[in-house]
Parts: sequence; C-alpha cells; structure tokens
Amino acid sequence: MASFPLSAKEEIVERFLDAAVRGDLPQLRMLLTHTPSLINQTGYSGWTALMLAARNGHYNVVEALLSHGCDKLPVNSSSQTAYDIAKFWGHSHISNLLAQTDDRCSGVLPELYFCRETLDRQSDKRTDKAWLEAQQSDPNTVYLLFSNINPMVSRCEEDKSSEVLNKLCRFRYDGVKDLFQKPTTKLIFLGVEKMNSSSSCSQVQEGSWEPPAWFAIGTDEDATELLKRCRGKNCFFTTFSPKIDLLTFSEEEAGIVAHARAVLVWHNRYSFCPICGSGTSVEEGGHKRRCLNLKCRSLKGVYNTCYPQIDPVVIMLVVHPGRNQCLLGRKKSYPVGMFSCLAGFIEPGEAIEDAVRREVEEESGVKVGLVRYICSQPWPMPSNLMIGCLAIATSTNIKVDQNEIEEARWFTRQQIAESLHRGANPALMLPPSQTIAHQLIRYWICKNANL
Ligand SMILES: NC(=O)C1=CN([C@@H]2O[C@H](COP(=O)(O)OP(=O)(O)OC[C@H]3O[C@@H](n4cnc5c(N)ncnc54)[C@H](O)[C@@H]3O)[C@@H](O)[C@H]2O)C=CC1
Ligand SMILES: [Mg+2]
Ligand SMILES: [Mg+2]
Ligand SMILES: [Mg+2]
Ligand SMILES: [Zn+2]
Repeated sequence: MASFPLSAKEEIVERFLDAAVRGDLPQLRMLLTHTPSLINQTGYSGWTALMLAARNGHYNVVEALLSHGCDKLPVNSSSQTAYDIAKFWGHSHISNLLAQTDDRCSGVLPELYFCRETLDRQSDKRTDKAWLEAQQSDPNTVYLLFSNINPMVSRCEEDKSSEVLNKLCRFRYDGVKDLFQKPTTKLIFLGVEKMNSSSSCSQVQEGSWEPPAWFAIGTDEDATELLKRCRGKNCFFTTFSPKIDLLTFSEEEAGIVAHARAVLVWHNRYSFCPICGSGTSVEEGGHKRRCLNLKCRSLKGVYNTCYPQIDPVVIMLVVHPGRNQCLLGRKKSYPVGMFSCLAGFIEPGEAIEDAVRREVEEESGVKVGLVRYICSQPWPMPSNLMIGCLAIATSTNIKVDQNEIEEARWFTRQQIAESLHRGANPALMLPPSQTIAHQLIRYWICKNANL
C-alpha cells in the first residue's frame, strides 16, 4: 500500500500519540508545552492520547493529561471512551481515576438543576400560627414576589460570562405588607435559611442567631404597578418564554423557584373545594386549603385535594439492544435540530416501569424491556416531577405517533458524544444542561457501554 508523507502538523500529532502509547511522559509534556492544542487530537486510528495511555496502562500519562484539562468524553470508532478502554483492558487503577475526577465521565450524576434545597423547609412550623405571624413582620424575613406564578427578577449584570442571568428580587416586610390586606394574595412559607459560612459566627456561637424565614407572595395585582416597588431597578417578571427564563437562575435560587411555583399554581387551580365546590381557607403556611363547608367529606380523613399537587412524568433514554445507540425524539415545538429523551405523564394505576414502556411504544413504536430508575427532577412548568430512567429496547423499528412527536431516531454514541463535546451542530442539538434529559444522555455516554 502506498504511504503518503505526513504534513508537519500530522507528524507532531503522531509523535504526541506515540509518546502516549509508550508512556513517555517527558516527551509528552514537552510536546504539550509547545503545542497545547494537541491535548484532544486524534490520529489515524481515531484514538486520543488519553485513550492510548488508558489502553496501555500508563497511569502517570493519564494523570498528566487530565491535569492539563484533557477531555474524557470523546469515543473511538467502537464508541468507547478512555474509561471504557481502561476497564476493558483490566487497568482498574486507570478506570477508577477516570471515574473519580470531577463531573463528566464518572457515571455519577451531578446535582440536578431545581434540586438544591437552599432553605430548610421546617414543615413542622407550618402549623405554628404564632411563629409564622412573628416571622412575617420580622425585619430580616425575605419575601419573593410572584405575579401569578412568575417570579420578579432582576438581570444579573455582574458576571457577563456566567449562565446566571436572573436573580430573584428580595423584599422586606415594609416593602410588601400592603399586599397582605388583599384577599387574593397568597403567602407561602418556603422555609428558613440554612446555616452557612455567611451566618454571623458570634451570633451562631451565642445561640442568638435566628435564621431568616423566606416567604413567596403570589398576587394578581397589575404587574406594572408591582414593578414600581423596585424603584427604577432593571426588574421584570419572567412572563416571556418562561422555560428559558427559569433556567437562568443560580442553583440556589432555582430550587426555591421550583417550590414556590408549584405551590402557587396549585392555589390558582384549586381555589374552590374540588369535592363540593365551596370556598376554601388557606392554612399551614400556604401548604393546605381547607373547605369552608363544615359538611364536606374533605374534612373527614385525609384528602389529597387539600394539599399541593404534583404531576409525575417519566422521562427515559431508550438504549438500542446493541447498546451503542439511543433513541431520541423531537416535538414540533423544539428548536430546529433539537432532539431529546421521550417523556410522558404517568397514568393512574401505573408503575414507573409500565409508564416508560407504554409511552415509548405509543410515541415511537419501539418496545422496551429492562427499565432502570436513575434520578429525578422537579420541573416547575408548572408542577411536574420528572422521573428519569434508562430503558433497554427489545425492538428497533420506529413508527412515530405524529400527534405527539414529529420525528424519532436512533443516534450513535459517537454522534451524541460529538454533540456534547463540540456543542450544537446542525444535525443534532441536545437539550440544555439544566434539563434531566441532558443529564440522562450525558450519564449514558459517560458510563461503560454495558449497563
Ligand atoms: N425536563 C426535561 O428534560 C423534559 C421535561 N418534559 C416535561 O414533561 C411533560 C410531559 O411530557 P409530554 O411528552 O408532554 O407528555 P405525554 O407524552 O404524556 O403527552 C402529553 C399529552 O398527554 C395528555 N396527558 C395525559 N396526562 C396528562 C396530565 N396529567 N397532564 C397533562 N396532560 C396529560 C395530554 O393530552 C397532553 O397533551 C411536559 O409537560 C414537559 O414539561 C418533557 C421532556 C423533557
Ligand atoms: Mg411525550
Ligand atoms: Mg406520550
Ligand atoms: Mg401520555
Ligand atoms: Zn368541600
């Protein structure tokens, strides 16, 4: 076979990869110092230096590459990451190292967006009326304002490079107390601040530190009038494209928004008793509605209609029987090129596994066998609980239900890894990292191909 001379660039890439194969750390370091962009390069074999070092059991080279910020996600033509390769060849010290460090290839999910419990809910305090009243007028108490179910926010100007764009507007008692007089105002006790490094040390030591309570206020007052309370600051309500706006809070605030929105939307929907249609009173810090009709059945025994409701939804990454492809679908409403996990509401009397199998078959025609629960996420659009699963397909033919989704397709690990690694490309855009769909996809890619 004729061999062609290598270009200067190709030659340096091959020298770099050869150093990784041989475990020649000084040579590898020297080349990397001169040409840092070599770090994630692949040669003719389609393997990166990390894969080659993992294949040949060179722990110190893997360690050095990782410390230089090497990407662990790329896969070779057999859809194996460096982690898969190390595991396959029995270099467990290397696969452990690749699994340990950070975030992405550990097969361990990061904390999901909307999941951080910033406040201590202190649900026992919800029935302590005197305590709740004392907290309401306390000057340290924090109030968040919601127009309908949309929080008032200000644009974060401090760090332009950050993904955090919105910050909840915080009010004190004096700034909102007039709203308490209106019968349609809803006041939700969200919890108290957890003790952290910013809590005053001396006060904590003396035991005199009372963590501030947080409340959400839901009001139907005119939004423009409400915004005047911010005195000219750049504030607004997240009414426009709520999905996008709601994904740009800090992790700390996102969890608070998820709690408040789900409770407020329940109040909007359940103002009258669902059992007898009478009016209701609000109790337990906004977490219960009691029917005012003394003869109502809801007052006897436990009626879940008296408490905030959530809708369980299954969301699943369906894996091909051959394990190297996954099934993603797109709804008409998705941005061009975006595909995501299939999802659907759990129906009454249905187990999670059955809902997964039914929804996948309904939407794509694909049959599913094994279902494994992975993680969950509150999804306040407005009050879903997303239950994330991996599911193994037992058939591969796709027949899409056009009413629910526009298209479904099998994607290879390579296509997915490339989209995660290089960002959106015209063929495949994955949902944003704040979604459980994204995290399920990443989890599958980062794990060993065998479930
Ligand atoms: N966080 C994430 O990554 C994702 C979140 N989702 C959320 O999951 C939810 C459900 O997914 P879909 O594919 O729309 O579900 P789906 O596949 O069950 O279809 C929705 C349709 O089912 C019917 N339906 C049955 N039970 C319902 C209920 N309890 N509430 C409302 N409609 C019900 C309605 O006709 C509705 O149009 C969506 O609303 C979306 O917000 C969906 C995909 C990704
Ligand atoms: Mg669906
Ligand atoms: Mg469906
Ligand atoms: Mg459904
Ligand atoms: Zn009733």
